[in-house]
Amino acid sequence: MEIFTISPSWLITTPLVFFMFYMFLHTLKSSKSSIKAPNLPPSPPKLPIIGNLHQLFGKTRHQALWQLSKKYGPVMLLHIGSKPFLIISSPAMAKQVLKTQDHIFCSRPLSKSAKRLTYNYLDIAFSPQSAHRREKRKILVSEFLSPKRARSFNHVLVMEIENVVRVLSLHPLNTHVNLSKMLLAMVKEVVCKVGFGKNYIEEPVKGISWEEILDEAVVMLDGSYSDNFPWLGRIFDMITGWNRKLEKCFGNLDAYIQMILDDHNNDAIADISEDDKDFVHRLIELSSMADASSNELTKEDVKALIMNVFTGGIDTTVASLEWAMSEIAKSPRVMQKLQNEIRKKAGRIQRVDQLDTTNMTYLKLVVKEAMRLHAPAPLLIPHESSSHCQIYGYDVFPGTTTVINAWGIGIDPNTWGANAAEFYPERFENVDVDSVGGGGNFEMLPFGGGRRSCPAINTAPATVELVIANRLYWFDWGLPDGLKIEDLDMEEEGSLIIHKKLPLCLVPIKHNWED
Ligand code: HEM
Repeated sequence: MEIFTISPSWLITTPLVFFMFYMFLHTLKSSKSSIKAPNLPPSPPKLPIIGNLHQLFGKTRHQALWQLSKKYGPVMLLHIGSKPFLIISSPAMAKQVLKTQDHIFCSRPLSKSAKRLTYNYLDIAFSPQSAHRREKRKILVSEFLSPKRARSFNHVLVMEIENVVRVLSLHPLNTHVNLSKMLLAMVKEVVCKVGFGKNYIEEPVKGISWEEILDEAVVMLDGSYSDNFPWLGRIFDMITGWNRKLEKCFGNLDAYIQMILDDHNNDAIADISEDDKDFVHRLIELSSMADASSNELTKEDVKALIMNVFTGGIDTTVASLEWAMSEIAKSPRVMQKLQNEIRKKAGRIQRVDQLDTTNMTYLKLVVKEAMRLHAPAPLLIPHESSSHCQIYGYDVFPGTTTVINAWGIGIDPNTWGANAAEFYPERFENVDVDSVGGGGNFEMLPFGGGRRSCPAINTAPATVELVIANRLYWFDWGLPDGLKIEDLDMEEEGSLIIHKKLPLCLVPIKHNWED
């Protein structure tokens, strides 16, 4: 048998097979090139396993991200472990995320701590977007941030300011006070009294103070290793005791909130007049209105809403006040001009409740300017994309954690000019200040923007203004002995909310009207 003879049929079929194989490869290649590779945003080089994590060490996160954005642009893609993070660092790009495509970016990323501390995503701030969440946001606005509640808020605030003015008036001459501590105590007192009827701060639960519980909860809400590193992170969380810490933190927070609820459940709510009902009374009332609809408020919903008032309302307001007073103390020119306005417009008054800040325009500029330079939540609360979209021509895929660098946007010389880093309230002089940073404007975003913007956006600035006006009406403020203005420390500390690292200590000098 002639094995190696070539038959005529082979002569025909072999080139045919080669031709078909060539055509197959060609089709494969051209169909591959027709599936366009995604156009991803620029990314700094990353390391195996940790991704870009190492580039965030050393500075606060908002500062590190701002530095990176100078090199990689206003839309940047980072990876922390396996998780993609879209970093937004310009007003135009923030507008894309918070307005133009807000419907895509209005969710929040899931995290182990948010799940636990919000009673399985039942709160407003840290839970993904849902119809039920939106209903609860409406309840917070109508029951805690309404004009009616604002009046009672104002009433309690004025009483607390009066207390502080009395304490400061008796303060030994030429000695400083820890203003940061005083502001924190005052804001807590007011929020507790308005929200929960009395100050629960002094009542430790399981031997732990409310302050410790809250501080721990805010740190925990920042996330855990396993949020970004599914396998290694889980082991790390176990070894470092993070899981146990979270359970303990939740147990303490829940016990605290339960104590508030128990107190209120003992009240005969039906017998309390509408004006005397606090926020928790109203939540209990709403939850008892048995409703077959899905918008029914469960006991867990009520607890999660109380948790939001604690975590959302106190630290942010204190940080705003602390930074504003620090900037004023650092600028004698601004302090003098502001005091002139407040004292001239208020005239001689005897009581704190007589101080009306409505027409104090420079005061508004000062508060705005302080919030521009010191957005209390410098990276807002992370958003998350729910579907594929494009930002600035770059592809963004669903499930991308989206971080808006509100701090960087607020200090950017491209927007604010060469003196962007300077505390200069006059920059807002010919601007409609109410619209700046008001959610529709993206050049400063202390309250975020879009559907997930802060619901206290219209009420919180008035609180800050009233407290500052009173501090400056009744007192002149000096620096502690030996401290020069340039030595006043402005270092930042914190995670979600940024405070002054060192407390603000100033010397109160009661204003003498006879001068
Ligand atoms: C000066 C004071 C305040 C500042 C600077 C501030 C700032 C912010 C910021 C930056 C956000 C995130 C926005 C975003 O992710 O786009 C936020 C959300 C929120 N804030 Fe405030 N806040 C303040 C006061 C308050 C107060 C008094 C409350 C009342 C309880 C409050 C409740 C909330 C809630 C519930 C959210 C979540 C909104 C949502 O996800 O739909 N905040 N706030």
